[in-house]
Amino acid sequence: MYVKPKKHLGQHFLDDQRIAQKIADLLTGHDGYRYVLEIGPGTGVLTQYLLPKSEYETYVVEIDTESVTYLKKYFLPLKGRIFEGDFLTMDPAVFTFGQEGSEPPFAVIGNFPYNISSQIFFKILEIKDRVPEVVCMLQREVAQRLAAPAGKKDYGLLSVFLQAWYDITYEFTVDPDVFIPPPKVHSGVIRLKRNKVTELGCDERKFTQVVKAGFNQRRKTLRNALKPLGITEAAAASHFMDKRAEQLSVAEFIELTLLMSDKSGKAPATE
Ligand SMILES: C[S@@+](CC[C@H](N)C(=O)[O-])C[C@H]1O[C@@H](n2cnc3c(N)ncnc32)[C@H](O)[C@@H]1O
Repeated sequence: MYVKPKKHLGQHFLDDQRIAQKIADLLTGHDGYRYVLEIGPGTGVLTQYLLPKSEYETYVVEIDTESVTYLKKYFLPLKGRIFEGDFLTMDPAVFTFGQEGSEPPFAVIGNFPYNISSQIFFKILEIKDRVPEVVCMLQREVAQRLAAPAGKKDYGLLSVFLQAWYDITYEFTVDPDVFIPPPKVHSGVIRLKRNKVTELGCDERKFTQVVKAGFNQRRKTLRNALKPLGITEAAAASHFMDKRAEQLSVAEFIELTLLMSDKSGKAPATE
């Protein structure tokens, strides 16, 4: 049986066993989880290295019916462990892993469909307290962006949102010619480990607004980019106003959010 790669599902099948094993081995497997969810297993090149691990039980979520048929035929240990459908629209409450009535933590792994990798991360952020670790391959530029520190030109909106909750490391680059069919771009593998932060220390909705507005007009100073939100006097008097969003670390965005939430309208005392 052969699964025909479908472009609209971002199907580029990895055809290098050594790289597949290297990606699978990046999961530490001992970080407070017993379950691993692979997003987009396709024909199971990563799955084959996950299933034998004793540290965790592997489940998969796959949208492509043809791949699901293939997995059911050739990966018998996956019986009862395949979520068929679109990860993006699935209610995370279905990920009970046989523990009905509970929502256990789980790690995420996958060679993500590149066209929806950002959406996958926004979805993971919704359940970040259940996901202590993520290992994934995605377009190299996106992988680099997510791991980029403040001040780098590829540091962006999703870098801030993810780095608020995860420590991110760029692991290695993968050439296009190890895929069938080869994608037009290089790929990058990253690992995310949940940090110890349980609360940002500022209003999270406001934080989201401030970061979004800042990066919406990333070439402008924050004084201009944040105008649509209404800049408080406290924020206006701060040193952040002459900076651009890409220059602010997560901690500085939190500080700025607190200033932008200041209802007193007074500028902070200066020395
Ligand atoms: C880049 S391929 C990787 C396949 C395989 N893991 C490999 O490395 O060869 C992406 C996989 O994600 C699946 N996929 C695409 N969109 C999806 C979605 N919304 N939910 C779940 N799986 C999806 C595709 O069908 C495909 O199998």
